[in-house]
Amino acid sequence: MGEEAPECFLEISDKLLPIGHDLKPQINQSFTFIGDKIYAVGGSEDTTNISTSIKVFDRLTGTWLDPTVFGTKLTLSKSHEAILLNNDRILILETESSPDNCIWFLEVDTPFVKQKRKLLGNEVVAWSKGVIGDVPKPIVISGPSGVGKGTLIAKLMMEFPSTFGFSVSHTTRAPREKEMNGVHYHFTERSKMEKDIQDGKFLESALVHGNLYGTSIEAVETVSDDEKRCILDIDVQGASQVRASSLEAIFIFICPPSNEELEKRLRARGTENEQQIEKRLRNAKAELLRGKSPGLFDHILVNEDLETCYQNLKTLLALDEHTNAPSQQFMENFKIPISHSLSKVDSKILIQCGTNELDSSPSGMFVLDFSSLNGGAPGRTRGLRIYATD
Ligand SMILES: Nc1nc2c(ncn2[C@@H]2O[C@H](COP(=O)(O)OP(=O)(O)O)[C@@H](O)[C@H]2O)c(=O)[nH]1
Ligand SMILES: Nc1ncnc2c1ncn2[C@@H]1O[C@H](COP(=O)(O)OP(=O)(O)O)[C@@H](O)[C@H]1O
Repeated sequence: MGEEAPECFLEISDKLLPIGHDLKPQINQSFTFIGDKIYAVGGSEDTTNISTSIKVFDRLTGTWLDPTVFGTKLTLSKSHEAILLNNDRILILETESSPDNCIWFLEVDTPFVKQKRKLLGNEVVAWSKGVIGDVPKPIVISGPSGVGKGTLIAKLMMEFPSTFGFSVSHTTRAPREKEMNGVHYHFTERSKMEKDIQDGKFLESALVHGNLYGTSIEAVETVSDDEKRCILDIDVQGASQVRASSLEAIFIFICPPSNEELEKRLRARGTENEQQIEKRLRNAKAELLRGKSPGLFDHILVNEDLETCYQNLKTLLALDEHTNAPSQQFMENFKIPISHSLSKVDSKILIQCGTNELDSSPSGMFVLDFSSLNGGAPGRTRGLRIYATD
């Protein structure tokens, strides 16, 4: 619920900023004006205790709102700058911060935020960490139980250990004999997982064969942060949720050569009891229909002969293998010093860094180009480019 309206307004660069007895001017607090709303980020009465709080002032009702905040929250450093981008997100640049922690986005009206706002009926904002460069698109692999998804993924990971990384899902099902917690799955309690889903920590989740399964945002992002290509082994319901999310992925559906062969493989694997096998075979029918229906999957592979299917999978993945990683050396040295000025030109931010005799921060002009952003809350915002100009 909103708080009492501020008593008076302070004029800053032709904008009216609300202040009152409940809002003293704070250190390291930024205000961004978007339509009838003002987004106040951070703030502290002294420099030792900077908060990451976000408050939204509604100029129509004259009240302060406490929004629900999604995404990985940043830790604000001593000072930051807020720049409005496209009226749907605020770029937060942290000065004196490490290169992998200096660019953040506060989404205020992106499709993700709109969807959550509608769902909760409350003011919503979402953090997303900005990442320089791209990683190759994640790969979503789906198919009925026993078709060979795990076998194909294991082969890929074995042959290319530094290229691919597995998104370790959470599940409420019991571990199988050789499964390890944190490697094959994060085995978890249902109530804990339901709470985490409610708190926006999952990219997708679904009830499959009577158990809850889900991909946490961190599961995908830690693989991408390692600059590996992420592989998700998820069911068709999860695949369709990922399709609707901000994660751009390649969707591959694996089919069995026949229902009889699927049953044979499932029984031969010997990991389920009769009742579970029957349930999985019943569900396979609907999964195959959904998998083959147009629009959801980009590619369908039939896993008849394992080696042939594996070769076909590799051929598919080689088609769009590209990364646009920044120069490691450049990023190691990059930091926005306290002494700097910013200007926005189209889809670029020009950062003029002054010299600082106390440290080795860079000086000169840098360009932060956000013309081809991808991803976003609840995960990372990728596709940023940064370069120095002469
Ligand atoms: N939606 C969703 N499905 C998952 C996830 N992890 C695994 N699954 C799917 O859950 C189903 C059952 O997986 P599992 O119990 O390991 O059995 P298996 O398919 O026979 O290997 C499979 O279709 C998996 O693709 C997840 O994070 N999200
Ligand atoms: N092309 C294939 N031909 C014969 N058996 C296969 C083939 N692919 C996988 N298998 C076997 O089928 C069983 C199920 O494979 P698995 O990878 O566990 O399936 P999923 O992960 O899709 O449930 C395993 O015992 C595996 O060794």
